[in-house]
Amino acid sequence: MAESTLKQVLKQKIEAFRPRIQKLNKEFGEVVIDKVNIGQAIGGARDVRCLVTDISYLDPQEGIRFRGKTIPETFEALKAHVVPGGEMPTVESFFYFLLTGEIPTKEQAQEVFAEFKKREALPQYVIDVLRAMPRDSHPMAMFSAGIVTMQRESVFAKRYGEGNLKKTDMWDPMYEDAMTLVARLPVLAAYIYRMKYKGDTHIASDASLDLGGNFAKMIGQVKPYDDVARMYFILHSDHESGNVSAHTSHLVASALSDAYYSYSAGINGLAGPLHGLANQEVLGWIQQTMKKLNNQVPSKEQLKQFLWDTLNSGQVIPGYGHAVLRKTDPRYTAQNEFAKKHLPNDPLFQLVNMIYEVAPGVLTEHGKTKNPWPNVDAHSGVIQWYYGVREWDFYTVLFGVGRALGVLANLVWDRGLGYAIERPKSVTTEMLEKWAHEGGRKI
Ligand SMILES: CC(=O)SCCNC(=O)CCNC(=O)[C@H](O)C(C)(C)COP(=O)(O)OP(=O)(O)OC[C@H]1O[C@@H](n2cnc3c(N)ncnc32)[C@H](O)[C@@H]1OP(=O)(O)O
Ligand SMILES: O=C([O-])CC(=O)C(=O)O
Repeated sequence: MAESTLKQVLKQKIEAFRPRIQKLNKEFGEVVIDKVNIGQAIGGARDVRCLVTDISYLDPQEGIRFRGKTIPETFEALKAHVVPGGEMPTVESFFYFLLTGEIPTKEQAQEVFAEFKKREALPQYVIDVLRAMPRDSHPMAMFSAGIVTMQRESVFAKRYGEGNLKKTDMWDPMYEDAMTLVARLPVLAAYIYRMKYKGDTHIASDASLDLGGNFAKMIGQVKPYDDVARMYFILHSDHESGNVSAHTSHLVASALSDAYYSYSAGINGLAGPLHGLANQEVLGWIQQTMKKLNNQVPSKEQLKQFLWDTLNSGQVIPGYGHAVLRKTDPRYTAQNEFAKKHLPNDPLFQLVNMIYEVAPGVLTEHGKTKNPWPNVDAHSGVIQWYYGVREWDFYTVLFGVGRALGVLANLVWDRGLGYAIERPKSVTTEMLEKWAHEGGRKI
């Protein structure tokens, strides 16, 4: 197979970057960059600096930067890749940017488009597996199963099994698997959507459409939903390495499991209500709130009461709080700006804005959460609902199509830079008690 420009660029970049990691590891491996306390060992390793990625970085105040660019800067930099008549750049151009850190030319983005088209067909055996699952299976279970079912096609697993794959060459078959997975995920997601919710009628992939536009068409949507899909996939792509879906995928891949095993595992983590599933939970919570008022938008006072009722029953307010962020998530803001333009009078959108006015105060008064501001999940469902994608248990699958871009770009680089198998050390409670008593572990 002739090598694509993306692959050549990536090869040069990985080879040029590798010595930096080798030097750091060899010459500065003992340099201390963090310390770990008992609270962190018990509390989910919060803030422990022990993962490395150059694809995105999350600042607690500012939010995410992709390859050093904020969300508005990313959209601005990819302006030349906006689809005619739309507002959002193609996912193809963004994926090139995530993988290489460079803004692609029109030709380079076109090449990614062509690569995806070559690889996107969903094998019949995947469809057979999906159809054999109980139809009321959660779409995330179907999505995860669909991904792991394709493992038999892994180029990485095949090349590794041949017994002569050098460590420095491992990124190459990982790249092949990543490209195939990214290309197929929208088709897999659309198949699940139409099978579960649209009477099992399906819409064929359109060879002329980019990934976002094609996904919109395959689920039965029209413009401007194609831009919603592009925006959604780009915004959800990456959130540095420590979040559950990215970290799980990285961890599994660190055992040299291939991209299919690794991303299927990541999807299982994304399906948790404290992570990606929160966007489904937000819509559920909003609908429940409206139902109590015979579908009327609540007043601020009523909303405040509903928020307290939720907290007092021991539940979290979905879409609010974050493990790292300490301000409003810029992914929330980006979606809010889109909604202001396209659905300013939508009652649910107005309710989301009202929650934004009320919830931070309630959460602050409640006094537990370190961050009373909204995250990405507080907004995404409302836009989907407005455009008619109302099956909210599907929303996390959309997240999963987007998250693949960041996770798989990371896995290619993980292999390129030869990151080790991940294996932190555990201790016993008795040890913690001893060290607590002694004022720390003697090192
Ligand atoms: C794409 C994403 O994954 S974004 C996150 C999506 N998840 C949600 O929106 C679910 C709601 N939010 C949460 O549950 C949390 O804020 C998380 C899981 C996102 C982060 O968790 P943490 O880093 O542990 O948050 P934090 O340190 O602020 O938690 C301290 C306390 O505040 C509580 N808290 C945090 N956020 C909320 C919230 N939205 N509603 C109520 N209580 C909250 C925690 O449950 C915890 O309580 P505890 O001491 O009784 O266990
Ligand atoms: O960063 C996190 O922990 C959760 C999150 O917002 C994401 O993964 O997008």
